[in-house]
Amino acid sequence: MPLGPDIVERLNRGRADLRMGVPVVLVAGGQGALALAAEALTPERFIALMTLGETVLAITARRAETLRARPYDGDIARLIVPADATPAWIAAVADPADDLTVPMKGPFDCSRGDDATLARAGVELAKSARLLPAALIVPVAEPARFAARESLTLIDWDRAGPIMLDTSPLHPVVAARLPMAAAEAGRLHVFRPEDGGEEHYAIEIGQPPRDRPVLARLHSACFTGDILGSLKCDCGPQLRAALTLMGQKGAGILLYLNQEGRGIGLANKMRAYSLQDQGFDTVEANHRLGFEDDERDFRIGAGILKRLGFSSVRLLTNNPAKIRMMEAAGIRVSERVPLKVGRTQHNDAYLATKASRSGHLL
Ligand SMILES: Nc1nc2c(ncn2[C@@H]2O[C@H](COP(=O)(O)OP(=O)(O)OP(=O)(O)O)[C@@H](O)[C@H]2O)c(=O)[nH]1
Ligand SMILES: [Zn+2]
Repeated sequence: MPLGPDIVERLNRGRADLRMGVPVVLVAGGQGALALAAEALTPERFIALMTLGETVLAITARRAETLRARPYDGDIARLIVPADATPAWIAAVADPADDLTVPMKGPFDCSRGDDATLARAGVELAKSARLLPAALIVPVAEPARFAARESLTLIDWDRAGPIMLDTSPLHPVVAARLPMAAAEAGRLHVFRPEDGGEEHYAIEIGQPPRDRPVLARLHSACFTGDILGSLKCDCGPQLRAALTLMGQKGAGILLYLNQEGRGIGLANKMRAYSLQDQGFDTVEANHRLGFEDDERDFRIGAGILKRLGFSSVRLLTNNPAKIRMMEAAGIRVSERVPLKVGRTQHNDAYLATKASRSGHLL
């Protein structure tokens, strides 16, 4: 059995490299390119990259919309990096933090024609590493030799691309008794994905029968709300109310999914909060950063429920999209149980936005 990394392991190594500011070499359709996350760029690497050839900064169409750049490639745009560009230029394009103080960025010269697969791959990989969705891309000849010479991770995107579309299989690691204030008969299960990504947790309360719909909550991690008691959202009160209800009923299952910030990670969520302080709502802030409204993958939740033996749920939620996604992933939602707690003067507008723009039921 070979000891070296397989394609899934290479992908995850690539994510770690991007987070450290190390480039990766991507190959697809016989072409090769170096990809570097814009957010983690150092001045030294920038100089080294620019000497290799024509560099583009690949961003999402969402970010391009704010910058008034042309997304010729549909979901992404490839901005040609001018010869006199600096790392500060890259940062200003990738990060919307100073959009309002420096409103006229550009005009941008965008690449069109030829294949955008590797640029798209760079953006996808940066995003999945919970970085800003922006990557510097420069073509390299003989990519395998280049990667070996520079000790860089080489990723065959023809094989990795389809893997990125799937959720990584999750495996149970351990489960143990966990008495909680809300429910003494608690049990915490830890699930670990094969791709080295975030672990997710299931908190089982009582011994819910597997052949009947279980009272369930799919909770997305919210460090600010769950732990710090932030008044900007309703997550903390929802978490506690769900556990309390399950404790009172004597049975239930709460999935704690590590998809902070609707899947964009805490750093990006805080960037979104900063934009919200500049007057943008929660959806606009995500778009200006280059993300979609909601980047979560609810197939993970459905997968854990199935692993635990459940096939139908009474789902505690106000979000109709969660119900649709559960059903699409093969979990029957026999009933929606509303979960309306934690409204404050600070999150009133946030909850109203979720209702008007994301279809949440108030
Ligand atoms: N990107 C972003 N994420 C946010 C913001 N406010 C809260 N979140 C995240 O949103 C998620 C909240 O998820 P849930 O509690 O499942 O809420 P929901 O999808 O509205 O659905 P229900 O609560 O089930 O009705 C958490 O991951 C929070 O970290 C924000 O302004 N921007
Ligand atoms: Zn929250």
